[in-house]
Amino acid sequence: MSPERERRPSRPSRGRPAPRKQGPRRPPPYEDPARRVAFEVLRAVRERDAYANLVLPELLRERRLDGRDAALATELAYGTSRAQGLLDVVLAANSERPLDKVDGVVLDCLRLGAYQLLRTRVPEHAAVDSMVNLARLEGGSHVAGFVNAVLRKVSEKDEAAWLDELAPDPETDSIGNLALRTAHPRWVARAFAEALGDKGPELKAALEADDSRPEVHLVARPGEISADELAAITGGDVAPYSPYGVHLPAGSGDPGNAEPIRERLAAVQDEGSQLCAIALTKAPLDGRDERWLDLCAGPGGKAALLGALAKLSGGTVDAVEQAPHRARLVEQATEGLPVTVHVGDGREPELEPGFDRVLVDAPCSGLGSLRRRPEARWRRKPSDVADLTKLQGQLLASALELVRPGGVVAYVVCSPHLAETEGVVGDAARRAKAEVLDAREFFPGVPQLGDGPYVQLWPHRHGTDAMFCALLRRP
Ligand SMILES: C[S@@+](CC[C@H](N)C(=O)[O-])C[C@H]1O[C@@H](n2cnc3c(N)ncnc32)[C@H](O)[C@@H]1O
Repeated sequence: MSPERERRPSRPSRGRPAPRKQGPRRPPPYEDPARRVAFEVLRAVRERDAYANLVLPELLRERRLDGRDAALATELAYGTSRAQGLLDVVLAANSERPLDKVDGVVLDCLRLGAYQLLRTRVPEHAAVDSMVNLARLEGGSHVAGFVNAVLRKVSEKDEAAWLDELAPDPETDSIGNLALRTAHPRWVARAFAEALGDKGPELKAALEADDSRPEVHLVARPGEISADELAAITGGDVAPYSPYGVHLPAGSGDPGNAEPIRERLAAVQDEGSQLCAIALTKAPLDGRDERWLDLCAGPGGKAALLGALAKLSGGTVDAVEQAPHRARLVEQATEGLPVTVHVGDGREPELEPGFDRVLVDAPCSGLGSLRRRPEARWRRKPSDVADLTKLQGQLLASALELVRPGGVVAYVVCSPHLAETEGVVGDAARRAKAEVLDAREFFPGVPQLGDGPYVQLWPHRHGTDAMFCALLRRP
């Protein structure tokens, strides 16, 4: 169990106000760099829609935090972002002011404090006092009193007791109950339930796995370094399914510092992503097999894996990416490989058709990688899915025109949402009269793949992101 998910034993209910110190007192200067960094991450996410996993490493570098301070800042920033909806329910039950009337900076302090109280072993006085001090510095003494009062009330019970009191009745609303207990929006929990066909134990397992800190996965670039060598150098374990994968334990620090990554012999890539790219290369083809296309390539993880495999077999990869800055990332990721990067729209990429294999790793809701993007679950909206499915369908239709007759298209999304997965593929396959292959055959050794023909990976079953992969052959 990661420290972040360790629960403290129940506190006895005290129901008394915070003890007041005697005499005049001046706020001490705020000398808590880890909490300061966590607070700034939350503020950047809230105020400018920043990504926690991009802001945090920058701040850690800038403030020169490492070791225990960096670990605490990471746990508080990511854990609080991930649990935001759950924390807000508990805070709302203990605040006389509705949360939407609370100033954003004060709300960040409340959330950080509630996270420490409910989901870490940070002692109560440290959790409350640190946030009261921070609130005083950021908002003045009147808000410090408010933060103190709310957090003292929150501290009267532990997470389990608050959930028993506040979560919907599991008998009448099992999805709502599980959603709150695992800090997921209800619509995301419902999407998982629909994809799993289960509202009970398996949904619970899926949501719990999605509410924990994931292991970092690395990919060993084929032809440059083996997974065994990479595991030995990084201290990780060879992955169970991908022949190129290595797993690092959760909290192993910044993998970017590992030498094989600095030397571009390896990269960070979820094992599920590796398996989907590999599956595209394994589906059998009659005739030529040397021109591959990645239609949505940025930032280049799968393009680099496909490029390394193409180099070994004497093929080439064209990689299309609409966003110029992401196309530059693809160029960097594929340097030295037989990959040509094009900035363009995958729906009309102006490339000579007739590719042997095409990957459509379509832009998606990302509901399958919520573990790795702490704030994403609270930012995404159900309406995003409708906009995305239209684009996904158009990109898949384009791929089916760009591939040669007999060639194979892999449609991949990092989401289990049925509209983005089976819905998009069913429609596109029907329109193009494409043959749907049984993708399970090309995920050898991977258990629990259901009835096919599609593959849906899951964190609780496979330890990967919830990647979806369909393989289609053009007639
Ligand atoms: C899921 S990501 C691809 C991840 C990538 N395959 C990897 O493994 O690193 C989807 C990408 O598609 C790009 N994109 C969005 N709309 C596009 C379009 N119409 N044509 C091409 N690329 C597009 C996005 O900018 C984003 O970089």
